[in-house]
Amino acid sequence: MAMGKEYPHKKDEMTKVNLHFGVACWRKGELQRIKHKITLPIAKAAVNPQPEPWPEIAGRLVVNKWRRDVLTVTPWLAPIVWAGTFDPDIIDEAVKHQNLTIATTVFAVAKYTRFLRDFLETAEKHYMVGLSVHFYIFTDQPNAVPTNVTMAAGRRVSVIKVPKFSRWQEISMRRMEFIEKAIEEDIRHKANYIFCVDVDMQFHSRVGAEILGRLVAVLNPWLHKSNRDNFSYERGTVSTAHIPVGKGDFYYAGGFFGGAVGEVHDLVKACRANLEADRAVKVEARWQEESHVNRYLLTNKPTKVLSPEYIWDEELGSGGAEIQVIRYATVRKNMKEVRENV
Ligand SMILES: CC(=O)N[C@H]1[C@@H](OP(=O)(O)OP(=O)(O)OC[C@H]2O[C@@H](n3ccc(=O)[nH]c3=O)[C@H](O)[C@@H]2O)O[C@H](CO)[C@H](O)[C@@H]1O
Ligand SMILES: [Mn+2]
Repeated sequence: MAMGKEYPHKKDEMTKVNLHFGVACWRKGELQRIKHKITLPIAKAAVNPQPEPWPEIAGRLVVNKWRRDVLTVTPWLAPIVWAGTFDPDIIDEAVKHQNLTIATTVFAVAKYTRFLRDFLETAEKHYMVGLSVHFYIFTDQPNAVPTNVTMAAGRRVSVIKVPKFSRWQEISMRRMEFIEKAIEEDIRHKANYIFCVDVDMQFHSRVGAEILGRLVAVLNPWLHKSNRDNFSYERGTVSTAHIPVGKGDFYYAGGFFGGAVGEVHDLVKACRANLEADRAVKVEARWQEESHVNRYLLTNKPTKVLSPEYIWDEELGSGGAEIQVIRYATVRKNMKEVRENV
């Protein structure tokens, strides 16, 4: 076949492949294998396929590049949200007319009140901008909640007083029961979605309506590349948070979960009950309520998973090439100084 005329590709789009094969035949009274090599012209695109650009919808590009370097869908077909997998403008346009209210709970107990100002100020810049957000601040010191942070229209803060427990682990775990109660008494009448986040964090970039879903969890930035058997699940069989080796999907962070109010109520209620069951037999799961959240999400699969962009830790530096943007990140803190116990 003459190249060029009959072949549909241009010359610079072509490359060559070598095919090696063996033929068995009788030679000198024994069966021998004769090696053959032939060289064939082939389109470069067939050897090294390039990703197709995303389609244009209504005249605009949906996403300018897609992600082939990371997992973008779970085995149960929930999206995993990374930069480049969504178009913020299309998402904002889609939710604009839905009149949504997003409750957001944050605990600032004992010395953690110091994180509130930066949390709120950066949230005003990057978190659910343009949407109604109702922050619920749970604290033992209502007077320490900054009152002069400028909030955009439709956004507000409520303060709920909670007791101070003596151990940081206890403060962290007990969040489940206070969130459960607040949903039952107030939030379920007022909000469509609820997100429950750590306070020792700052927003650095957009965290918007792309995170909305029925049950949403975030990949823990320390373990998102680990093998499931290295996940720091609770392995002791006495705890109700126990996940055996060989089981588990991802290791989710305790510092950011959420979803539709009813779904999150089910989650915090189940975790609160399991924390109480553990307390009754005097066990505490390895990572407190984070272990229980992971156990719950093994049975109740999240409908949307957020990449570690959404709960980064500055101790990990800027991350690998797959971390293209850091949206919400832990503030470096001196544990000895801020925690009640070490
Ligand atoms: C980013 C992330 O996924 N963090 C999780 C991780 O530890 P962290 O090391 O991030 O825990 P942490 O010290 O931030 O405590 C969790 C949260 O509890 C609150 N707090 C804690 C101590 C205190 O004295 N006052 C106070 O208000 C505060 O809202 C804080 O953000 O594991 C914890 C359980 O072991 C929790 O699941 C955290 O959510
Ligand atoms: Mn934290």
